[in-house]
Amino acid sequence: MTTGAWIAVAVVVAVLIIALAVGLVLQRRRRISLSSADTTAAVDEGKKKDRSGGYTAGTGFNFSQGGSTPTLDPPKPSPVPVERTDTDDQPRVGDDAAIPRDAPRRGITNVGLPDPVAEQPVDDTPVAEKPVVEKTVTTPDEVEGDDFPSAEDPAPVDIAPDPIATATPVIDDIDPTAGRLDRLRGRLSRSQNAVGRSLLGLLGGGDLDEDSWEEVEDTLLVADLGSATTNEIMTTLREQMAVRNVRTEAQARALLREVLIDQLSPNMDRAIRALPHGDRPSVLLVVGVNGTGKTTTTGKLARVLVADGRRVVLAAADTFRAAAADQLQTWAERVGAEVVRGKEGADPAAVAFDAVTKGITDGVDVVLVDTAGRLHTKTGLMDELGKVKRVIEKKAPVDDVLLVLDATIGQNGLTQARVFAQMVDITGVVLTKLDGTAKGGIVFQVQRELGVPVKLVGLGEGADDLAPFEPAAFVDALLG
Ligand SMILES: Nc1nc2c(ncn2[C@@H]2O[C@H](COP(=O)(O)OP(=O)(O)OP(=O)(O)O)[C@@H](O)[C@H]2O)c(=O)[nH]1
Repeated sequence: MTTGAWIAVAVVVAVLIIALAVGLVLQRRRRISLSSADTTAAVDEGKKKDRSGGYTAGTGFNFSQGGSTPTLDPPKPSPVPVERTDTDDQPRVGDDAAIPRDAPRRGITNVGLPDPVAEQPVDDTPVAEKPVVEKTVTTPDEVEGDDFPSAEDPAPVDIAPDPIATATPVIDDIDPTAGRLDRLRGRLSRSQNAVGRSLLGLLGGGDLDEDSWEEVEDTLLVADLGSATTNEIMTTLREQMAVRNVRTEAQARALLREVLIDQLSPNMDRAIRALPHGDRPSVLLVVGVNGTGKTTTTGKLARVLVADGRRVVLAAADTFRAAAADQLQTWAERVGAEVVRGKEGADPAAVAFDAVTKGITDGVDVVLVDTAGRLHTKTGLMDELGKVKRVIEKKAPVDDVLLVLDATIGQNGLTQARVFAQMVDITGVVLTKLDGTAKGGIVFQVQRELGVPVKLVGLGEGADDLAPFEPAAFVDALLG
């Protein structure tokens, strides 16, 4: 070889070495290495604070008076359309839920009753046959159009004697809300913790390369956070890890916690607008597809309110199934609330109207209206709900419209939420069955899409398995 050829070879080799070195430097820069430098500190912190991963809301239920302007964070824009991943074989609004509602149901048999007092005769009368709470409600014809009684008209309801005053009720002991929240510890963690642990494992597991970031993204998507929320979380995490020079597992954990809490808009007003007004009760409408847990949530909420010293009337405006009204009546009897119900197939708007009328006449604090999730005609449901709300408002404004969503159906809950939000102004969301799914990420999507806060979460079938939603506590439970 000539000298020139040797020089050419030397130059090529030199260039290759330089390129390799630059490549290595760039790769190292993109990779974030985490150390366990402050593990001891994290452990010390863990000793001070319970890290069992349980959902422990720091406060009890927060009630407010309706009518005030809620201080909501502005809904976050949704730059990327929310992706539907389960469009097949899922129930839609008006359809049956996953478990057909007419299938034999367990109801609320898990709610223990106190032993009957020996000297009192046990009342074996089936709930539906008890005369004391059966109401004669306004006929459906009266509700239609302008014939519906206005606020000035005499109340159309045949007010039965107050069952609480005339009968010896068998009322469950209602535990204080603080104790209840303690008992819910760990419920959420059983289903959700895997997601949080997996995220922390990825973020705190040493070198964070592109593959790790992809896994973080996949984990968020699988947990049903949706593509828009996931994208934002990913961008913020990557940026902030670099900006804050995150180098330890504890720092990564703290950043992840902060980003997740921020995505849950912690400043939204989550108070249940159940405080009475001077001359009338507060009115809450509970809506949602059948099987999501509306009746159960109404009963659980009634328990909390009664425990808070409130007088409560429940309106069984789910007249599609007689069993639904029976279920609500059972709840009412156990918690010490009153119930207004109509005959099967009665006009739900009439039942709701009569309940609010009774609530005003009797001077109660709260009227909770449980609505149907299904009607005889599928297309009629939304119209019917709108009508229920309009008719109630001939007597009193509706303070809170709580949309009950079943967390286990994931993305489809979002579709339901959109449809309901178009028909009635949803002011809060109750996410039920969070004890049975790892897909709690739907919390993020619902708030983002509707701009409406998740106010309550259902964490079991028991009477006390309802908790106020608190972003920080939720994220702590998620991260374990
Ligand atoms: N695991 C669990 N089950 C729940 C929760 N909330 C409700 N359920 C159960 O879900 C089922 C349906 O609840 P319901 O309250 O009857 O639902 P609904 O929306 O009123 O149904 P319809 O009356 O048909 O419209 C019942 O078996 C409840 O016990 C929850 O938070 N966790």
